[in-house]
Amino acid sequence: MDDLLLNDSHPLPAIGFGLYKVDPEVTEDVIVAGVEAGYRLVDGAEFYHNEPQVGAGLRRVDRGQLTVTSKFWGDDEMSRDAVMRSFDATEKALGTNVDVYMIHWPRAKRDQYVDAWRGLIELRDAGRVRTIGVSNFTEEHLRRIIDETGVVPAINQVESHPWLPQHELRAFHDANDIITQAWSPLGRGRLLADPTIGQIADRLGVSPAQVIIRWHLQLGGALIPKSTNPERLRENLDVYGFDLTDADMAAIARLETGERTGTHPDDRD
Ligand SMILES: NC(=O)C1=CN([C@@H]2O[C@H](COP(=O)(O)OP(=O)(O)OC[C@H]3O[C@@H](n4cnc5c(N)ncnc54)[C@H](OP(=O)(O)O)[C@@H]3O)[C@@H](O)[C@H]2O)C=CC1
Ligand SMILES: O=C(O)C(=O)[C@@H](O)[C@H](O)C(=O)CO
Repeated sequence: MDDLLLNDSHPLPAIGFGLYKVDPEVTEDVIVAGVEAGYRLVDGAEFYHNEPQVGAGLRRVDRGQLTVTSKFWGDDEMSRDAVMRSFDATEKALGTNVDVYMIHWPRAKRDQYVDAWRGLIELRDAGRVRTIGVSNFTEEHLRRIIDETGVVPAINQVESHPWLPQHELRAFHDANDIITQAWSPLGRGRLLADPTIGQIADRLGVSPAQVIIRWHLQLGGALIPKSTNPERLRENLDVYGFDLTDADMAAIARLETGERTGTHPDDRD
């Protein structure tokens, strides 16, 4: 699997696996299955309510080769102190360090995300976390944290899939050395039934999920598809033996509708 280079000079595995809605009962085994399949990045969050079980899984694998992500939820408060409290709780729940920490949502109506970002910078400067990023930030939010702190996030994790390719935001990321990491990269599974994707998959002898994952890679971004099924976890990594043609990329580009499968950043406060 390829790595992307972050603006803090650390590598980021292009494909990780997501843990939203992974039942705590199965989380430990999913972590082990994911690592056995070859993943080197685990995308977690305080909000997923499975961090103790993620930690239990991490204790059964070679933790050293993995990038572990978590995210600050901030629904009570988005202050620097709230960041510290959440980070402490996440580290305790995981029983290991966090490699990548992100602000989960800007919650812009509260006008506190710059304070929260200062908290993440403090964690990084204290050596408690290697890489800091954000999630669900628009260009406006990104410009503001960069202007007010001088620190450019290494990653912006945003919803992206063929219905919502996020070309403008990706261009802003590229211009500012920010990695785009796609959440719900398969459109929460809904894009797998799309006929255009199906035709490309049939021609290439791969699965619809593999076509979509390959599309993300050929756009130059990172992604974190979720599966709790060991076979599908393996399938989602087995995407380096074929290429989409320019015509395939153009056909997938025509699927853009702007449809979201999750919340718009402006609608979560
Ligand atoms: N920062 C944020 O605000 C957000 C972050 N995320 C992150 O992104 C991750 C992925 O997003 P998510 O919403 O889970 O959606 P995905 O787009 O990754 O789709 C997941 C769905 O696709 C199915 N699936 C996965 N691989 C295959 C396959 N090869 N063949 C058939 N079906 C497949 C899964 O089922 P099954 O498990 O049965 O295989 C599941 O139903 C989350 O887990 C989370 O880590 C998600 C939302 C918001
Ligand atoms: O999965 C996550 O990381 C979330 O932030 C969820 O809130 C997700 O975005 C969602 O839309 C839940 O309805």
